[in-house]
Amino acid sequence: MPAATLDAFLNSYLGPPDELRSAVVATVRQLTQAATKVRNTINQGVLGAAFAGTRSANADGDIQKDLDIFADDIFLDAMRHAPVALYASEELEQPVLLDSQAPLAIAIDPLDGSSNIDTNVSIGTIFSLLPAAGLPATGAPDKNPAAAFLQAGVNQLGAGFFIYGPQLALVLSLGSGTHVFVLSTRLGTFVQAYESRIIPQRTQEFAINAANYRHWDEAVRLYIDDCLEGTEGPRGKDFNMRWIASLVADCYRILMRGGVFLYPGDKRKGYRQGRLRLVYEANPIAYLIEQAGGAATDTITRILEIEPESLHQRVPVVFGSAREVARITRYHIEPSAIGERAPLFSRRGLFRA
Ligand SMILES: O=P(O)(O)OC[C@H]1O[C@](O)(COP(=O)(O)O)[C@@H](O)[C@@H]1O
Ligand SMILES: [Mg+2]
Ligand SMILES: [Mg+2]
Repeated sequence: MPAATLDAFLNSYLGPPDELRSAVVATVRQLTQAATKVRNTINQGVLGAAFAGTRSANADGDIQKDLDIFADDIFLDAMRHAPVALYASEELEQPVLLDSQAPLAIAIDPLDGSSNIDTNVSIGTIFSLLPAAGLPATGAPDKNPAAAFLQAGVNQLGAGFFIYGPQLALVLSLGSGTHVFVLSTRLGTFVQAYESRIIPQRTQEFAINAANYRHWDEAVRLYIDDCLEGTEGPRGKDFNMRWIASLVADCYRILMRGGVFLYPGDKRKGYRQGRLRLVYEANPIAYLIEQAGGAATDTITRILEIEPESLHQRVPVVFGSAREVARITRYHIEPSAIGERAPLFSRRGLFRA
C-alpha cells in the first residue's frame, strides 16, 4: 500500500512550472484545511456550534441546515486565500466573485447528505475545479458570474470530495486516476490510503431510493425488477442493495468495491430531472468515477458531455461499474434487446401486484 502524503502527491503532480497546475494545488491545499475545520465541528455533534438546526430554503428549494451554512462559510473563506476567481455553491443563488484575475472557478456542494446530519451517518463536501480563463465571466464577472460554470464537465481540471465518516478521507482526481487520502491524526496530514482506484466492470450491487418505485419511468422499474428477480430472473444472479442517501458515501463504496448508483428523474413534482445537481454534484462525481474506470450517464448521455444551462440545474444520474451503466442505458434506448422477455412492457414487476 502506498504511504505517500497528499503533499508528496501534489508536488509530483506539479511538474514543470504551470500557472493552472500550481493554482489547482494551492486550492486543494486550502480545501483540505477547510475540510478539517468542518470535520472538527461535525465531530462535536450536537455539542458543537453548528449542527442540524434548520434555516430557510436554498437556491434550489432545499431546506438549509445550520451545518450547510457553516460549511459554506468555511469553504468560501478558504477560497478567499486560494487562486480562485469565482466560488459557486449549492447554498448561494449566485457565484461570489473573489478575484477576477485568478485562474480557477470552483463549484461546491459544501455539505452533501444533509438529511443524514443528525443520524450520525457519513456526509461530505463535493468540489469541481474549472478553468476561469477565456470565459465570458472573466471579462465582466459581475454581469453574469454563473456563466463561468456553464461548461461541460470534461473541462474540469480536477474534482473530489471529502467524506466525514469513520475516517476523514479525500477522494481526488487531477486527471490521472482517482486517489484516496485519509487524514492521519498521528501525522497531522492526509496520507494516500490506496493505489489509484479501479472500479470492477461488472457488479451485483445497486443503490437507489426504492421508495420512489411507483414514480419511476418504466425502463428504471424494469431494470430494478430484473435485479430483484436474482438467479430466477433474466440476470441469472442475485443482487444486493445499498442506499445511504449521502452521495459521497454511496460513491465511496462504489470506488471501493464496485456497484451502480441511480438517481433517475421521476414523476414527482420537481423531480423530472432527478434530484442531484449537474455542476457541483454530478460532474465532479462523474469525473472521479471515469478516472477510476467506471462510467456516468444521465441514463443515456455521458454526464461529462452535458452543457449546463444553469448553475443549479438538476440531472438524472447513473454511475458506477461500466458494464452495468451501459446496460441501464440499453433499458432506456433499446429495451427489446434486454433479456428474453416479450412484449417487454407488459411484464409485471415484483413490486407490482
Ligand atoms: O433523500 P433522497 O431523495 O433519497 O436523496 C438522497 C440524495 O440527496 C442528497 O442528499 C442531495 O445532496 P444534498 O444533501 O447536498 O442536498 C445526496 O447526497 C443523496 O444521494
Ligand atoms: Mg449534495
Ligand atoms: Mg448540500
